[in-house]
Amino acid sequence: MKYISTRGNAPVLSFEEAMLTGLARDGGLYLPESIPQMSKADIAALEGVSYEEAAFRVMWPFLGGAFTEDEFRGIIERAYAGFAHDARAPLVQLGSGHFLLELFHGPTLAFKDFAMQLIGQLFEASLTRSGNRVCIVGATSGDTGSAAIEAFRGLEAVDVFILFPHGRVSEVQRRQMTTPSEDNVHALSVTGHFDDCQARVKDMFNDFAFRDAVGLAGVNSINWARVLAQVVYYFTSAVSVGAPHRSVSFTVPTGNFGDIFAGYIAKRMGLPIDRLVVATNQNDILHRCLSQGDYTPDGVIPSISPSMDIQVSSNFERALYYAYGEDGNAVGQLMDELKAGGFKVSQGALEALRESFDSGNCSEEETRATIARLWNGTGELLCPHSAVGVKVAEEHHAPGTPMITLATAHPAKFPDAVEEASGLRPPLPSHMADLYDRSERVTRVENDLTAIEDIIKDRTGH
Ligand SMILES: Cc1ncc(COP(=O)(O)O)c(C=O)c1O
Ligand SMILES: N[C@@H](CCOP(=O)(O)O)C(=O)O
Repeated sequence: MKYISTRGNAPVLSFEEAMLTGLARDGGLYLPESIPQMSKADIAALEGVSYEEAAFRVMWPFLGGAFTEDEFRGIIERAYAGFAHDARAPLVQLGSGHFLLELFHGPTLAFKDFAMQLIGQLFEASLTRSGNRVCIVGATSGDTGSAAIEAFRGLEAVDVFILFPHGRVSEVQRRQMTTPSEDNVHALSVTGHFDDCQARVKDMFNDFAFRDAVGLAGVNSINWARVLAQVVYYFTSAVSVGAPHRSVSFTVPTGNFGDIFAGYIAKRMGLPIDRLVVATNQNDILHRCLSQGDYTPDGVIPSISPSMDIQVSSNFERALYYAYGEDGNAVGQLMDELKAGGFKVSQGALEALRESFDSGNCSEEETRATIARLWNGTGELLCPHSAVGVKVAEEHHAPGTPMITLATAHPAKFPDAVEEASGLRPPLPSHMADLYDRSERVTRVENDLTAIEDIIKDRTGH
């Protein structure tokens, strides 16, 4: 199994190389050169197996022999051992044919743990084998950063630097990033918004002298292994509601397009997914693009679902790659246009996207109303991101096809917004009960590439 760049101009890599490389050297994102297929019988056989066994069966064909079967099984076991729910990703029924996939039972209470706990183990196994050291730099709107720090803190061969937008993450998210005491963890609070943080991370990857000197690695969904780990729960949840004998639809609270893109990969592997519904908050560039074909960012507006306050949606590039018939040059041109302000999707590519994706948006008021309605009506307390998903799912739910909405974070990560909407302040689980008493360690930095690179070089001795 080989991995190629969405822009068609970077070295072809193995799974392990792509995982450790992060952004391709032509600025693109790595994808498998072909997508392994699961037959109807393979999918049906997932019924009743453990999450870990399903994870092994779904991901193994993508690894191309990077690890032995026993090594990979051990990696998966360790990755999910710390989850607070035996099912790992339990499914709860919300209404007739509408299900909620709870993805927040990992150690940092967001869906990011599914991938980050796994790649923490993959990195450790790979770096122990090679004796190499890496410097992970990540951008976060709140959840990726806390999950990455949890997965990599204290690891001998790794430094982890996380850039988050100053004042634009919830207090719980910030404290999850600033309170770990391990020396290899560095939280950087950047003036600006998430798109600025992500742009600086990509700038660092495109600064080859810096990249090679510090041994840069990425754990944002730039990293293919992040996306791959998220494919698994599409299979487990779909099988629980009747796949492969019936089609299933998913609604996904969306920002950087990594999670829903994992669903698209599941569909291409053979899972009978009818619709993949992109649910956005008021930062609805993806909804506007899928409805009108125009991708022109017009500024990020802070919302009560801050992890989705994103306008430059990194993984949309991967979807465009397929929509443009796997033409790397066309994708490269679109990304150049985006740097200059925005781009228009061709009619053919828009039709290709619409074969799989629908979209909808949700205002702040609608988000609060959905949290209140679900709490009062079903007893399910949603985080604001999941509420965006539920509201959009209800608008797209076709009778006869089960709809699964992804619940991407625990409500306790956003206590102010949830309390305002529902009247209930969700408590933190016991392993985080003293979060507000722990001391914080954070570096304030301007949105300036040189300033950020200097901090990283200084702290890593380069
Ligand atoms: C809680 C939550 N929901 C939804 C999203 C959006 O996911 P994605 O960026 O994969 O589209 C994020 C951020 O990634 C998140 O942290
Ligand atoms: N919402 C994310 C943004 C980064 O997304 P990623 O999937 O590319 O890491 C966050 O919480 O940081």
